Amino acid sequence: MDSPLPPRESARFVAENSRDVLVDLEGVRRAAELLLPAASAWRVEQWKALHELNPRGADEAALNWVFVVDTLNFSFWAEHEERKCEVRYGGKAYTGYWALCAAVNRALDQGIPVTSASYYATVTLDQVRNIFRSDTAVPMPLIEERHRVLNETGKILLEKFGGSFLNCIQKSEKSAQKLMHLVVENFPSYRDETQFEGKRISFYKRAQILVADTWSVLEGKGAGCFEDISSITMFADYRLPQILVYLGALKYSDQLLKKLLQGEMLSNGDKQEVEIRGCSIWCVELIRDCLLELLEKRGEKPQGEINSILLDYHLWDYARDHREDMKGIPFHRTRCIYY
Ligand SMILES: Nc1nc2c(c(CN[C@H]3C=C[C@H](O)[C@@H]3O)cn2[C@@H]2O[C@H](COP(=O)(O)O)[C@@H](O)[C@H]2O)c(=O)[nH]1
Repeated sequence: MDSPLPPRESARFVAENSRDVLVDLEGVRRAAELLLPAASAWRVEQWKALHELNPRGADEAALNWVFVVDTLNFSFWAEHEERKCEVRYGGKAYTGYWALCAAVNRALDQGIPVTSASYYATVTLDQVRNIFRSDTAVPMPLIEERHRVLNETGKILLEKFGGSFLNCIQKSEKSAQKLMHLVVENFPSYRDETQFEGKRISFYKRAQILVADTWSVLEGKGAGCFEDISSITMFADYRLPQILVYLGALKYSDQLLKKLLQGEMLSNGDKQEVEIRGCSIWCVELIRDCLLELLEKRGEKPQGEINSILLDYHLWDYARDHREDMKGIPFHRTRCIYY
């Protein structure tokens, strides 16, 4: 089968042919202006300090942590907002993506080598249920799929990369694109691809965030000094579209908005789901371009890279911190292993 359009080109194609989702250029400019004051200070070195659950090191253990977390980095949204999976760790209760990280750290503290491929290649479903157990009555979604993906991914990492994600990184020869393709070609659960208007397209959300988190944990140094890191796009999850609509940079048709407000689910690959994801990626690309333009106009030189990764991370954190303000804006409900 011919290879799909890469994520950035896929996003442009979807945005140009989208019917229920629109990138609003006025909203794009407003979002860029909102982010501008913080943007010039963005630096990849900040990533670890951003969150207490992120690995502190930049060694093989930290890379294996990132690999297993991003292998499971999908579908945390709860059927009912008030009844969520929660993991208590270090005296705090975590939900969503952070519940996953807290569960991994809790297991490691209990001596369970959950980040070692030799362990998760043959981990049982019962063990996975225990590792990712919730401290509420609501379990983490898709626990059976998480078990299947762990076994599949662990076996491949052992067979093809000696059980260490660092070997996979070294094979990429400091190219972000090469690492993304190595991951997608070797690990089936990362193949986030679909069909749109007769074209095969890709978003590769988990493969791209894996490259981004690798770059971040290595602070852009050594094996993580990817010369093409700025070619990685934003990660098409279910939170970023929500914040982009909240900021007015993305607009939904009345019909789609009504559907989402009613909590209707969209299947992975549905036309409207693809339009939401593709337009979100394209929207962030335009916000990034606008940010660079505004900085240029002000004659300001940013301290670090202004790329879609750091823009995504900050928008994602902004969404987490403004959960209450965004209550009226629905996120799209798709249950799948890709995001
Ligand atoms: N676009 C984008 N999507 C991201 C992330 C992250 C966490 N990563 C960074 C965060 C801190 C560290 O700096 C990590 O690097 C998780 N997700 C996605 O969100 C969803 C979970 O949402 P909630 O249910 O609210 O926890 C789910 O699809 C998950 O896959 C990101 O950064 N960008």
